[in-house]
Amino acid sequence: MRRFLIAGNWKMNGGPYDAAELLQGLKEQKAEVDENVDVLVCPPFVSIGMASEILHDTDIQVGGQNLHFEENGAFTGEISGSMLVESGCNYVIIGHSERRQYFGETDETVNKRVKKAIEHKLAPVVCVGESLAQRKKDEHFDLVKNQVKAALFGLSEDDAMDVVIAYEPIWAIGTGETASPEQAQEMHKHIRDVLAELYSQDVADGINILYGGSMKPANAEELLSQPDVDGGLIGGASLDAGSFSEIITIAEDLS
Ligand SMILES: O=C[C@H](O)COP(=O)(O)O
Repeated sequence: MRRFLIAGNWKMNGGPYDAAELLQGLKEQKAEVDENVDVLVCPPFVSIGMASEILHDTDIQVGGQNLHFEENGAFTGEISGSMLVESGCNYVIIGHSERRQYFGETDETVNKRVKKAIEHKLAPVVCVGESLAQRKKDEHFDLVKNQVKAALFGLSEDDAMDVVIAYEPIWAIGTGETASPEQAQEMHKHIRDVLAELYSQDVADGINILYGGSMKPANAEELLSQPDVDGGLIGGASLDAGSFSEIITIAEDLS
């Protein structure tokens, strides 16, 4: 029996009004989800409260798209772990390639945020992945290995069990281009091997490794059928209640 996590990353889309409409649609289609599939939506910060309220009587969980590694203080524009918890989150995305690319996120700050998330019992969804140039230079396996090791640096085996890894080939994000199922499987297996080397095979087997990069209803089945693909981190298709529900149903059928 497989266990999947289907996570929607709304990115900078969906203020409270649009979020309410989208979530009502999702709730109508998928308020109840099979027990072997976890479902998560990560709206922008301003819509998290609304999402928690609308989804409180469903099987759909809520997460943040980032958190700061300090507890509180003079950090204009930042959000803390306790604020996310208070708003109803139990997951948080960390180190998305867009944060690394546009907002100066580094392996070191990713690691600090991961530790802070765990302190707050928020499951960190740690994003890793290579650019097209890095893949063409055949650097992708080493790069992803280093990103995983740096993100989990200093984490105990127990803490590592709460982590989710999302492999996002940057060249497949929002481009409509998708890694082939074979490319996804190859990298997911590599990540699992890195986790086994860092901890143990049991820990590695217990960590969900999600694929992110233009996952949609048309390609979800072949991606989720790969033995080491344990779910999806879905951008564009999570903004449509019908498409996101379809992907959840595909995961339910495969679980
Ligand atoms: O966080 C989600 C990923 O960046 C994938 O986004 P996408 O499904 O729009 O390609």
